[in-house]
Amino acid sequence: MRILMLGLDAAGKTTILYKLKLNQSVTTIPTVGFNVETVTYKNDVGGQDKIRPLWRHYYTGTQGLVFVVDSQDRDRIDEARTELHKILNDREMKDCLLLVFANKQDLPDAMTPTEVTEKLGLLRMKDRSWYCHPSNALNGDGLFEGLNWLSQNIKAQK
Ligand SMILES: Nc1nc2c(ncn2[C@@H]2O[C@H](COP(=O)(O)OP(=O)(O)OP(=O)(O)O)[C@@H](O)[C@H]2O)c(=O)[nH]1
Ligand SMILES: [Mg+2]
Repeated sequence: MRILMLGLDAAGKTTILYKLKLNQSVTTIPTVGFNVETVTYKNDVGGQDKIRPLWRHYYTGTQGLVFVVDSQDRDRIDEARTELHKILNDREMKDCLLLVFANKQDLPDAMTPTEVTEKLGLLRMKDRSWYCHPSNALNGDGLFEGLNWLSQNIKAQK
């Protein structure tokens, strides 16, 4: 199964990847392009605006999109919504499932998954299976539950 993980810069993608792979917390630096060290089927793609045009090169064959949101970053949630919808509007992404991690739940005043769901416009997506799950990439809370939803539903689609 092919899963692609995207999200704005500093959302927590690299941290999630390391947590899943090594079960350890790491000090990350912004990912430029993508990390050489990839997990079997997950790519680590950077989220800075200069890199975002490269995202579409990874779309082909994607069955599940993991979109990571910094739940404390209220200033950029609109930007996150715009980028998310841009991705999903691509023809190659027509049938893929969407898992949103409302990440950084440990931070004070983080948006709840319900708030993230509303602000990303997920409720208006009628033709797509989506699921928004809270996460804390630093200690791993929520990561497996979210990915479990994804793998179960990808299997069910076949
Ligand atoms: N408090 C808190 N900090 C987090 C969490 N997840 C990631 N961070 C921190 O957020 C910062 C950015 O995380 P990265 O994993 O580098 O973000 P990224 O999405 O890979 O960013 P780019 O590579 O620039 O696209 C780092 O300082 C992480 O330690 C979380 O759940 N809680
Ligand atoms: Mg990164």
